[in-house]
Amino acid sequence: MGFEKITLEHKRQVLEELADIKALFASRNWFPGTSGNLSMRVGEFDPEQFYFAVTASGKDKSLRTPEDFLFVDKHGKAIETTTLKPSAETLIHCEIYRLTGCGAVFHVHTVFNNLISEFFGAEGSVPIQGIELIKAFNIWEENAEIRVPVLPNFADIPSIAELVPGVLDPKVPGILLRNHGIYAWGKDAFEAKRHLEAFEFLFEVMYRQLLLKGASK
Ligand SMILES: CSCCC(=O)C(=O)COP(=O)(O)O
Ligand SMILES: [Zn+2]
Repeated sequence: MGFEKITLEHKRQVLEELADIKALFASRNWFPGTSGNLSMRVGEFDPEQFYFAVTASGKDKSLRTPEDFLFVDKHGKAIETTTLKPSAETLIHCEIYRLTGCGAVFHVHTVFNNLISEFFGAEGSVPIQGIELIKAFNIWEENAEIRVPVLPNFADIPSIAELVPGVLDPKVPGILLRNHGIYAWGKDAFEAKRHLEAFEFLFEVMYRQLLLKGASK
């Protein structure tokens, strides 16, 4: 479906939902120093042609303004005339939509995702096992283990984006960038938020477990 066929009402709903999520995450200090970016697909997913709303680059994400988002195509190019620049990391969003057909992608920088990504960075993934909140990823088996991929934090975003297909695990809706932050996604904004919250909880548990294990009894 072409972008012009998508109803204005649907586009407005998407922008409103994104703005609400942005405000909520900002209240949790998940966008320090203008970091982070959010996106949500508009219209149906078609690998040949899809569109999404994405945060404009470099904005203070704790503010709500008429210039917070723009619509882009599957290449991350603005689909309407605008002075706004899409997030510098839009290509990573494009790649996640292309590979998963998901409905929303959220990227945040937090202390816990930075610490854990560095601690396990050389291994290339973060092993997480036996913690109840793994069920937030719809993984219900007992003592389940997941591995959250960690990619190098190249300054060149296309070089990061081209590594995404090689590490994306369909069971694990997230990828860490080392010493940078996490991308989490879901079939819609509700699911992407649940996944992101679960990742952040799991990283905090892991961080505290590592400290406890290092402590003497
Ligand atoms: C000051 S944060 C550095 C860039 C970054 O990692 C980020 O998430 C924000 O970039 P954007 O272009 O989306 O504002
Ligand atoms: Zn970032």
